[in-house]
Amino acid sequence: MATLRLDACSRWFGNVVAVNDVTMTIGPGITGLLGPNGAGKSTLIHLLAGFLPPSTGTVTLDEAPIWKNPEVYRALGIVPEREATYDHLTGRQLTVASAELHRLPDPGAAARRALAAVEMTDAQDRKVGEYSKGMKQRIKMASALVHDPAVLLLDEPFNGMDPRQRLHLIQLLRAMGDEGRTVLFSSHILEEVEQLAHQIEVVVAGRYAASGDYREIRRLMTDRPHQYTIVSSDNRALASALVADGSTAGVSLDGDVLRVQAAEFLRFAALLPRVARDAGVRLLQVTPADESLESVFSYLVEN
Ligand SMILES: Nc1ncnc2c1ncn2[C@@H]1O[C@H](COP(=O)(O)OP(=O)(O)OP(=O)(O)O)[C@@H](O)[C@H]1O
Repeated sequence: MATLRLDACSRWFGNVVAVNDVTMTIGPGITGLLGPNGAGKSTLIHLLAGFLPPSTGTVTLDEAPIWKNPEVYRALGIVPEREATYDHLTGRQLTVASAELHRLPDPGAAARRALAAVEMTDAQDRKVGEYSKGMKQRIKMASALVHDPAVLLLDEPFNGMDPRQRLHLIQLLRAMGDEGRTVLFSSHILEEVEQLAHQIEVVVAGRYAASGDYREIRRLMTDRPHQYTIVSSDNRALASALVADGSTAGVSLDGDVLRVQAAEFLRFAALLPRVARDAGVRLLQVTPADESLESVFSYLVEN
């Protein structure tokens, strides 16, 4: 089992503190590293990849320090954020070169396996410079997977991808997670993390902010009113009934929808159908407006 761990880890560049006293554990399966731009995600990935030493604290894989530890590097596959630069090589040449760097006994066979895993066999003889963004991402992944690492680290892998490419990458990463690899990917796009990762680690301004299942994190925030968007047969009547009932912290009409702030999540869920029935209003749609990472995120950033 491959478990990554940062322990009281900080990293600064001059007087910029990119990572500030972060402790986190990342085990097998898919984990999303979420944070706004400049939060320190790339620096965290570089620390875990062994590209950088921590200024203080420790970074380990299964308790072995990662920095300057070639034994550990063998277990790591890294998909960096920047685009592949060896545009004049073919996808296969690039993947074979990666296998050779790892001193694998049969670089050709290892490259074939990795190219098949990312479904790039058909395009392997084209030049990397001619690939689409999605293909470049996959060829970087083939290079990262060539030595069959237990850990895969990906820095903003979905950047610049169209929805089809994104879906393909999601499927690939799911397969990697199902195989029992420890997959960590960074993103500032909430949907991606929400779709792919059961486990999230949130960083804000270099600091650890939260971790866990995003819905659990949302539930922990019971002190914050939950918002709903409601469509009903008569929004105006429903708004008056809700205000009269006193079960909400705020009600507003917004075009065709009614926005409601419920003071208490469970109580409101139980009360709404009754209030609507008593007012003779039919509920057509009730959507929690903020049961998403977006709200977790803005909550964490605002506080
Ligand atoms: N090599 C470096 N030298 C100086 N400052 C750096 C260096 N690398 C990162 N930083 C700074 O550290 C902070 C965190 O940067 P980092 O790239 O880790 O964040 P990020 O969350 O990956 O952001 P983004 O999503 O924009 O890439 C930023 O203020 C950045 O300017």
